[in-house]
Amino acid sequence: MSYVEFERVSKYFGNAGGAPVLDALSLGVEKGEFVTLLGPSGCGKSTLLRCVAGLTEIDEGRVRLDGVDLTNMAPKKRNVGMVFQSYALFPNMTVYDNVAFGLKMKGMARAEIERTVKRMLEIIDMSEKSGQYPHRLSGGQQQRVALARSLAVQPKLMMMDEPLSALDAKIRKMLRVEIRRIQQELGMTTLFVTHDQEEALTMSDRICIMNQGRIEQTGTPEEIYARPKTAFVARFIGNYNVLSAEEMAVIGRTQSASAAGFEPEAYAIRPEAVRISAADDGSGDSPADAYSMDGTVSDCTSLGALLRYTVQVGNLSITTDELNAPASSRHAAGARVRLEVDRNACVPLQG
Ligand SMILES: Nc1ncnc2c1ncn2[C@@H]1O[C@H](COP(=O)(O)OP(=O)(O)OP(=O)(O)O)[C@@H](O)[C@H]1O
Repeated sequence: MSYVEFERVSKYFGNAGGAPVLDALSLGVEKGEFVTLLGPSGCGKSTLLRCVAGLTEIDEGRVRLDGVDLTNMAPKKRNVGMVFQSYALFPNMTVYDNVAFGLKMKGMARAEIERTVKRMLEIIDMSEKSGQYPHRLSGGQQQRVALARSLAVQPKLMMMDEPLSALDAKIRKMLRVEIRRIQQELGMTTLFVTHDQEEALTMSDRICIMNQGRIEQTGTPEEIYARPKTAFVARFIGNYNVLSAEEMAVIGRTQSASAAGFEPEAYAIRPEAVRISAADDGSGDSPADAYSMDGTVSDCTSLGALLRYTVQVGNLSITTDELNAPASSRHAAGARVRLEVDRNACVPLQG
């Protein structure tokens, strides 16, 4: 049994017979693991965390933590910590008192509180701000204090609901690294919610892609990124081109050649796996292990380090990325181009 165990958890809000917000969701999280729930707005990520914390009751199924059934336990007794998007610090308390708050509530001896708070402030690198009030701190600093306050009581499970969303991009990236460092240093089992794929890919041991109250795929960041199983995951996790089996026929793939062990409903092709060249550059035939197709550039956008082309191939619209190049060597809108993609770069999808 896993350290955290979701067993067919369902939640229905409001109208009976309506679609469940959590739909018989099962998931195991191991001790010390950093697991991210990633999915579009409204797919049930926050609801799942709230069910663990006891802020929302579940309708069916069970949640266990370290072998203990939390399902009907009072929220206070669950021994879980939670950090939200809004920092929710006590405005009339100093940083020190904010972090000490939960320890005082637990009745911890004063000397031990001091020791613990000091250590927490060191961990979040805020020792010198101990006497400050929250309004004197930046958003990133406030969020670090919120994290320290939750960690201080040593919860068995740490849950974070979009903790970085309210911060600007630079601070967000710094805090990603910091949260991951602290989590690893303390071996803290963590459930993290985000709808930002980059955040999920850079921070997690494992990512669960959620869709309409279910988990569509779980895997390491590498697995999710390189081997999406469904069209939903392929579209959500990157800018994959998703081509149906019929569309693959247009670019030359025959139906019989499936090596996936199942007959794929569609294929995912990463934009950087598609090579683009001028249609008439005379470079000859494509290699046998690649598909090739001719098309017309409909758009070329600079993404900084990358150029993103949209190319029309018949009715298909294919996206390709290549390293940015001087304007003179770009393929302009309207240009005829040849696209090439290696066969093994076409990831078969189950649905
Ligand atoms: N208390 C509630 N009463 C009724 N419906 C609710 C309640 N809480 C959440 N919902 C609905 O449940 C669905 C899932 O909400 P939830 O907040 O879990 O999604 P989310 O994946 O965290 O989305 P976001 O990324 O936007 O926060 C939404 O359709 C939401 O409107």
